[in-house]
Amino acid sequence: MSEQKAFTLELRDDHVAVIHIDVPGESMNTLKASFAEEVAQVLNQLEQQNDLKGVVVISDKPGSFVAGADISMIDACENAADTESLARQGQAMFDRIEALKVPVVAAIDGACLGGGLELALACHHRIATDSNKTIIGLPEVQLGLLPGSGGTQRLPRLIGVQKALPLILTGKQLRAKQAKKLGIVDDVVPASILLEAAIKLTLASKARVKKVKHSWLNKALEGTGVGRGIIFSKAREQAQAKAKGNYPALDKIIDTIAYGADKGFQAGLEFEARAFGELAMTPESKQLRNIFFATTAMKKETGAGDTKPRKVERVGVLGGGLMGGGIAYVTAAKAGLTARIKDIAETGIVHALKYSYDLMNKKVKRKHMTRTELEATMLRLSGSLDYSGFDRVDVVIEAVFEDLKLKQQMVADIESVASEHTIFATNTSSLPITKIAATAKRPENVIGLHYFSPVDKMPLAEIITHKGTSGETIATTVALAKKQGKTPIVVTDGAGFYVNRILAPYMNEAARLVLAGEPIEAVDNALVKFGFPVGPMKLMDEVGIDVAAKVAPIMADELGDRFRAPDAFDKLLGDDRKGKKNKKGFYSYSGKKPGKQVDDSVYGLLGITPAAKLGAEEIAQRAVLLMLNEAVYCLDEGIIRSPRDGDIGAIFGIGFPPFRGGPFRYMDALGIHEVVSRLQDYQQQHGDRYTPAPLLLKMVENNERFY
Ligand SMILES: C[C@H](O)CC(=O)SCCNC(=O)CCNC(=O)[C@H](O)C(C)(C)COP(=O)(O)OP(=O)(O)OC[C@H]1O[C@@H](n2cnc3c(N)ncnc32)[C@H](O)[C@@H]1OP(=O)(O)O
Repeated sequence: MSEQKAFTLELRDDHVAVIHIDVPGESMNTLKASFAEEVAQVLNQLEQQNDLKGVVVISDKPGSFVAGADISMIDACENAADTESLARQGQAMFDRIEALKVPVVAAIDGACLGGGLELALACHHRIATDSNKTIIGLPEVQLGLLPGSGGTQRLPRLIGVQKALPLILTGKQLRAKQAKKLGIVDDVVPASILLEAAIKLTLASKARVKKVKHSWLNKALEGTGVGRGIIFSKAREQAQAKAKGNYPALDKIIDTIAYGADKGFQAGLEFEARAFGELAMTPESKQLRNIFFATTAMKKETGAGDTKPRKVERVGVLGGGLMGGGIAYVTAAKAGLTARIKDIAETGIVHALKYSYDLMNKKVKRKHMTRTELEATMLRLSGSLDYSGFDRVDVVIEAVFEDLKLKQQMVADIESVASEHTIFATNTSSLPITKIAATAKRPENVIGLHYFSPVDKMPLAEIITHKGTSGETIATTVALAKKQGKTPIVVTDGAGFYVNRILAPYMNEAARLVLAGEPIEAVDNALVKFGFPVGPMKLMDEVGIDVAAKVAPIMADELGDRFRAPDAFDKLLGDDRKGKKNKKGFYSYSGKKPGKQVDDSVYGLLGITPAAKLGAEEIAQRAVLLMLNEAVYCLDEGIIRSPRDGDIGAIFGIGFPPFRGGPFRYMDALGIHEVVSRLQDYQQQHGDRYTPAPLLLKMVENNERFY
């Protein structure tokens, strides 16, 4: 019996050859080095056909063209030479496709990413389906890599350097229509006629690589060394401002495209393969690949072992405020479910409906969504001042004020109007789920579902169980959060749950540094340089100083003195400084650059004269070590289930630098011994809040790691 192949060739009567891609036994097509031989055979056969009129490359897996090179294969390489040779192998294969004497058309339905798009770019033309599953892009940068099989050379030549650079530098994934607008695909068609349309195109076109047609201005820019110099130096500046030198792939991408533009296509490919090999060996890429593996594994988990989730069709949302509006939006737009919003005031319902409408209207304007899709989504949203319709909802998500009595009342109300299976998920960020469930008739249905603001953008959801939450409730809530586009982590009940708990000591320490005289921007810049998206003082303004002031004593009472916040909230709130929401915080929200400049009057208010004494590294370590230590407490106490969940929670919930892999991967990289030694050092200098978590000491004794 012959072994099933990933690449097979069909020679049709109309003299068009179709290369079918179908990697056996896998849900997605990816490119592996082991396919080289069979691709070579297919190409040999094609090169020998005399009467060939055209070639179509298509996937036999609906909804998956090619999702790139196999990331596990890249991960398994032990040195730069091995990864470089993988890139070269891909380049050689694609060069042969491009060199075919007849027109070659890539027929794209589903993910066409990384090596998949590089394959399609080597074809003479591309045609894509209008399916939602069709996504087109070069996401290698998100793995700390660059496109290694011709992407850095072919995309700029097809659409121009200025359009290609941002796509490769961000890894942005495009819908078919956007790809057409940029000139990456020739046409967009329904999936049902994809093959037919591709055959038509191959018969009607030429075997010639398309090149970008420049306006005279772009010709002056991209067509001359001086012009390109301007483009690349601006790109370098922007990359440095954004990445603070933490992502080596960015500079390499710019260097590679620049080199190819100056020295020609072949030289560019050489440079690209070498850069790919080097980048694959960087610790940054290794950590980013770990995140890919972690999130892919998490997509399959139910959160409750073998327990199956119940089917969810209708969701009720209590409260139409900022969070409720966002939750209703992700339910209707992302999950495709109906969401019924209940509020005590009509204005609440109107706010929630308008919230969704405004978000989608922006998408329609940017052509990311059609008006019909907007209207269909709006039809899934409804509102009410009473519980009408709630007898049919499968899950209720509560987003009302942080008031225990009110939330317990909501549980009682839902238990009386909804079915015995209806899940009550509370979006509390500070109240214990155990207390909310304490008065419930069916506590097994009560669970926490903590979203982060803004709900439509933040990727994490914390799912909080109390002792009595049933497996079915957990599995159903996890499945719902995933449908809403979230990456959920299941945590157990406790003050701050996981994310806010590790955030609190970090924020407190930043405030302490400021109170000791470090300038606010020095503290924020140090942590941005470390890799966080915003600094802690800026974050405090975003979250609300009043909110932080309310939560801080609760955390300290529940978790002990290491959570005690420095004494400054009274002065700040006495001056009505709540942060961005009332345009009065650590930063100034008036003037030309609102939110960008520190409001110096805050120093006088706090009675300090700022004077920088510490270096950026010292500042970052002071705050970050407390976050790391707290993450270890959370693991030891069973708040999180694994270091992996702790890493993903911190990266997706707080923006812990992805290239460091998350708190646990970072500690492994530093060495547990080193983490303990730094903590003990600070413990002596700054006090007991730095006492290493007992688990860390045990790990040092046993010479253990988290992974
Ligand atoms: C030389 C080149 O330039 C280098 C490269 O091409 S590097 C690779 C670039 N490509 C990427 O980064 C894309 C990575 N993949 C994805 O983003 C997402 O998987 C996707 C958007 C394609 C699909 O997402 P989704 O529908 O949620 O499916 P998801 O569960 O993630 O993936 C389905 C399966 O495909 C696998 N898969 C997808 N892309 C993969 C890849 N590039 N390598 C290895 N496995 C991959 C997943 O591991 C998973 O396998 P499993 O079912 O055995 O666990």
